[in-house]
Amino acid sequence: MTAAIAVLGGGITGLSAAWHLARRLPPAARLVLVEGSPRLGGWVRTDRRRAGGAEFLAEKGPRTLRGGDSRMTAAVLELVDDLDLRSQVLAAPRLSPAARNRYIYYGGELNCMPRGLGALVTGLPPAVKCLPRGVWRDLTTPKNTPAGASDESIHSFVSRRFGEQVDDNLASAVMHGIYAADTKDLSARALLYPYWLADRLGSNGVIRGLRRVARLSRARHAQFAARDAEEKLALARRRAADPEFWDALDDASMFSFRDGLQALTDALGRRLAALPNVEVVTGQPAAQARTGAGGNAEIALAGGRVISAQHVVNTLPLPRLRELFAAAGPAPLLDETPYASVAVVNVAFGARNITPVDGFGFLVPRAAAADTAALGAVFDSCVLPAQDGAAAISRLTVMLGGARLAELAGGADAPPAAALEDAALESLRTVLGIRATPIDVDATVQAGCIPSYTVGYVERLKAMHEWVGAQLGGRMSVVGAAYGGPAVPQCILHARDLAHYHLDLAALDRPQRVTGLEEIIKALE
Ligand SMILES: C=Cc1c2[nH]c(c1C)Cc1[nH]c(c(CCC(=O)O)c1C)Cc1[nH]c(c(C)c1CCC(=O)O)Cc1[nH]c(c(C)c1C=C)C2
Repeated sequence: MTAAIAVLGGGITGLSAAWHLARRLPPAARLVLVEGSPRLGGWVRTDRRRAGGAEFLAEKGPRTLRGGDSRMTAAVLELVDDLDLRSQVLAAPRLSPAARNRYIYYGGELNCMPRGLGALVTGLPPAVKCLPRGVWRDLTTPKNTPAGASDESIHSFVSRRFGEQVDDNLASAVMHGIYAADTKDLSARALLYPYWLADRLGSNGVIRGLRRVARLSRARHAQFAARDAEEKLALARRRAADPEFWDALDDASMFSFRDGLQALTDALGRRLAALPNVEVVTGQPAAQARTGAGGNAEIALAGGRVISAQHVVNTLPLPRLRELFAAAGPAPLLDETPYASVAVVNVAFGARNITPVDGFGFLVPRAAAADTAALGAVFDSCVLPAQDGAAAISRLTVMLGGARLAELAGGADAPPAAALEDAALESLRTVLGIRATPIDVDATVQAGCIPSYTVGYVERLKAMHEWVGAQLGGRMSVVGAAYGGPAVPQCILHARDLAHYHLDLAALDRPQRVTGLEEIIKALE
């Protein structure tokens, strides 16, 4: 029997797309979700570990979700509410040390990022001293936008307008913490779009140009007024049902769950499997996608089963998507997007407050890359202490990546666990002065976990829109970390938007010709 929708990929994007689609499909319409591995959840993974008489969590991928009043956060909270997970949410309030204190390791010390202009009076830490100079430079340097180039690296953009030190000390650190990649490779147009545009539009630098960008963005946003109003009303209804929860979340800088972020993907998997119109297939990778008899899409699984569907929502990472369409023509985004690998080393100590400072963690900028192997570390116990329950422990996660990961691997596919653990402990010694012996150290290499939005990304995304539109007779959409942002809330929002606004679920008998990339591209043009 032909399914209405086949969702490919059982990570956070596929699960949330399936959830929103299944609940909006006409009653008799079936949805099949296909995950190649035996486990749902993708990069979201929370392990439970025992050591030193304590039991504790070890997050192996993303661990917190951003609070605030954005559409992204609203989409996540809507899901939390749908799944009855409200009572499991743990939040870090805006005034908590984790929300207020973020550090950059520079000049052999931890530099706390300033929280406002007051820092100009109290004194800026060494890493940040370049920032006021950078602002002055932008305000006084005549327009120097490269003629004819439709993109440039973040390193080139930041250095050109604010000075190289701002990139070496600050921008490179922030991008390490999000993309685990070098600003010399990453696209300014894709990742710093308002600033990139301000530089193009303004005649006198980025800062002056930002006012014009804000005006443009307000005008652009006006077209979504009806959608915004509808969403605000829906949120107000949810708030009325449990005001205490929503009020508490208003004050959250970030949040997760008592049992870690995997509580979200576990709940999605459970609830989807219980829906009468949904079939969840695990452990059977999709091997080929083609157009079948009657024009519907066909997905051939590695085990031999063929799934026929009126529409395919493809959430697979780009290299997997290419395997599925091995014979299809070139698509630069598919063929040229590198993926960053991150070694996640979870370390637990048998005492509370092991770090010399309270905060979210530290990031290592390019300027300090020679001093330690890590890209950064998160002070997990400080971010969400309630996740530790009564256990008198400190959990930290050290992240290693980029060239240093390759060096540690010494030519092998991945470095040995012992080398990663040693490098992580070295980093904790060097940066935080922690010499205590941990009760537990556990290293995991997340190979190819974050797509790199490299220079030229937007042009490749546009070409991808054409390519996707040409596959399966217009019966495929794509959504996920490679398009429009890799953050968990971005993936959830884009999956929800596809189900909610872009696909016409009552008319799946005809090709939808919706690639899922339309709104993302418009926002970058
Ligand atoms: C496995 C390591 C990851 C690194 N980056 C990401 C992962 C999964 C993805 C990522 N991290 C952040 C964002 C932005 C989130 C947002 O804006 O909503 C994304 C897409 C920010 C972030 N960075 C770190 C943490 C704990 C967070 C919060 C979100 C999350 O839990 O992932 C720390 C950190 N992440 C990485 C490194 C090297 C690092 C260093 C301390 C790589």
